[in-house]
Amino acid sequence: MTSSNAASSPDPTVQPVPASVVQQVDAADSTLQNPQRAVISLGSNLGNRLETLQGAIDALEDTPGVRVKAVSPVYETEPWGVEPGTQPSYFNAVVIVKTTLPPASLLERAHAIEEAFHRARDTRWGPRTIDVDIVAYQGVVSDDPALTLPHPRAHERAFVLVPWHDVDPGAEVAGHGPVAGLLTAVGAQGVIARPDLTLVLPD
Ligand SMILES: Nc1ncnc2c1ncn2[C@@H]1O[C@H](COP(=O)(O)OP(=O)(O)OP(=O)(O)O)[C@@H](O)[C@H]1O
Ligand SMILES: Nc1nc2c(c(=O)[nH]1)N=C(CO)CN2
Repeated sequence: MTSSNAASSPDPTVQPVPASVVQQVDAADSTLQNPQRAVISLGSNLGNRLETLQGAIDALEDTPGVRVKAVSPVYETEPWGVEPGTQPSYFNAVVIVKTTLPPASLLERAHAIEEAFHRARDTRWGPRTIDVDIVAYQGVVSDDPALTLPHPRAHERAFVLVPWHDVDPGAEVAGHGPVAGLLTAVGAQGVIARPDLTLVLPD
């Protein structure tokens, strides 16, 4: 797209397109042609945790403009950020997607999936049927509170780093360094592999 100038146009109904709009449209066009790689963390500690994680993966795959490329093993994890013994354990996993959706639309879809699984939002870090967090979106760095990228606490959460490292051992958290090194620093206590349980990459 190029900006047009009403003064030089023979048609007086043609309005000039502001440069900022041209930039946004160009950025959207380029994303449409180049799917971006995003890392999504899934967690569940209420209800049928495995079924819900698989349901969220299937819902991501059913999203126009999203393709699930990799699904990590399942881990049973101690609830992070709350008093020990106050919540059921979580099942956690990480998926890699390729997407033509911009970050804000991917977050909207994440929230829609949480709603579809009746996730309650009453308490910070409260128990939930499903949590869908955007851990990283390509190399985007943003401090927008509505969508902070990379996720502001991913680098200190073993329940994110362990499955992320499984699906992408060379991954880096922008501003924090390689996932492998972060994992060494944080440790994997409270993150137990569940090889008896598997999540399926949709066809
Ligand atoms: N990278 C991100 N992924 C998901 N939500 C984000 C992100 N950055 C900011 N948010 C915002 O955080 C808000 C709260 O998200 P949510 O309820 O999932 O938090 P939480 O899972 O309880 O805690 P945490 O953010 O520590 O994982 C969301 O409404 C969303 O706008
Ligand atoms: N083990 C574990 N703990 C958590 C999790 C989670 O997914 N797994 N999610 C939280 C809020 O996002 C808070 N604490």
